[in-house]
Amino acid sequence: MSEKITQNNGKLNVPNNPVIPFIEGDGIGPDIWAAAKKVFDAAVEKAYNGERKVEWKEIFAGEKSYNKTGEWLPEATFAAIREYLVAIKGPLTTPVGGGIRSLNVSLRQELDLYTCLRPVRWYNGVPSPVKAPNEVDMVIFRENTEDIYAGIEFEAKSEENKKFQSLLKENFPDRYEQIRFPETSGLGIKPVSEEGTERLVRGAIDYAFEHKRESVTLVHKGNIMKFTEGAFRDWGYEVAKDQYGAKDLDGGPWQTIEKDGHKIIVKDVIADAFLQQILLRPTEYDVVATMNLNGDYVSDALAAMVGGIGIAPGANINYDSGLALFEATHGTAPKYAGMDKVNPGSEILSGAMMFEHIGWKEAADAIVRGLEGAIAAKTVTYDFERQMDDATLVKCSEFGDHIIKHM
Ligand SMILES: NC(=O)C1=CN([C@@H]2O[C@H](COP(=O)(O)OP(=O)(O)OC[C@H]3O[C@@H](n4cnc5c(N)ncnc54)[C@H](OP(=O)(O)O)[C@@H]3O)[C@@H](O)[C@H]2O)C=CC1
Ligand SMILES: O=C(O)CCC(=O)C(=O)O
Ligand SMILES: [Mg+2]
Repeated sequence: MSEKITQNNGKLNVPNNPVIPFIEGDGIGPDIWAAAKKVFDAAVEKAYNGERKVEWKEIFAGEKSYNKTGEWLPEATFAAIREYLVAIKGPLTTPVGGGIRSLNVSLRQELDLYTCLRPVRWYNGVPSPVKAPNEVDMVIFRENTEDIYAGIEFEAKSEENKKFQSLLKENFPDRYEQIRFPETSGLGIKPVSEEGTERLVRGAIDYAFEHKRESVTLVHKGNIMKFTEGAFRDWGYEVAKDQYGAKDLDGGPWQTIEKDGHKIIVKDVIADAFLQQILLRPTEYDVVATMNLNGDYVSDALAAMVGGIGIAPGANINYDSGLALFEATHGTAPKYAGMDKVNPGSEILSGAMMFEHIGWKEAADAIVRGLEGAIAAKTVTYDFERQMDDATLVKCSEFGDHIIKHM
């Protein structure tokens, strides 16, 4: 009999037949979801011989939802994720410029999934543009609810923009003077809070201790945006000091924290320097905590170093409520929609993260083993095949089948 996953005192209770809601997604979503679901079921069967089984429950968002219900993101979808606690999704389309706001961002904000967790590591044999992709092993904690993603924007020349500018002019004339072309400027607001920073950085430090990682790096552009990105850095260090008893390292600002014999360094770096250092000296970075927009850029850049966004997994998590929504890092790649072509690896590894999250480690291991086997056999999708010698090009669905074969 299928049951719900629940949480008591911060601990997940996972039945043997949990109901897990899924959103298929737009564009390449149906292709990668079909391949991924088959892999997930095979991994669970392989790991537990029929003792455990997921009951997948489809919930709707994006184009499929709109065509069915006239709504892009129905309330029932939020309600199901709240009810079942753990869910997984494919990518959803967001048009550039006017039109609907990002459904992905709405899900994260509405459910307060404040951490976007994106681990980045290299799998043996995956083609990479860098010399030593094996040196890349980072875990990104991207703040997921604040920053310019709050969506507080004023379109250039609109009545709202004029009203907002007159408020500025009246109350903050010096700031207003800094707008070079006020008549034609669009404006945006970037909220970054102490609470938002604190809960994200706490998650990153806890993760670093739990997984015996060496450092947590706060990535920011605080030299320019002093009261948002700079404050993120300062609040981050404060969390380490006030809540974990961090001590200054060589007079600060870097710090060390020791717990149960394990030591981590808490440090910071300015975002542009970080982006060049990950190419030159990736071993200097381990767990990374950063704001929403930086995290978006950083996660695609790091993914490229280890084989591309075709195998970059992720999760949106609220560590307090226990809500977790797993999803690939990439988008809907519309030009490949319905072609059974793209790499389902990101969605599949997001599923492995999900199994790990619910304590089904054997199923997660089976997925990773299968993926490594398929790559070692060089039976890969177009994104890898075009960069590998003597590889066999396979379709999205076939890659899933090869993963199952190698479990
Ligand atoms: N979380 C989400 O749901 C996200 C949604 N989006 C949305 O997706 C839409 C498209 O965005 P876009 O900027 O084109 O970014 P995409 O990530 O969808 O695609 C960009 C490129 O990345 C490569 N790529 C993406 N997915 C895969 C895959 N599974 N396997 C192999 N290669 C892949 C392809 O490269 P190549 O051309 O070299 O083959 C593709 O052209 C937008 O509406 C955007 O808002 C974007 C990001 C996240
Ligand atoms: O919601 C979107 O359209 C983009 C989201 C995105 O780029 C991401 O989550 O990395
Ligand atoms: Mg992105």
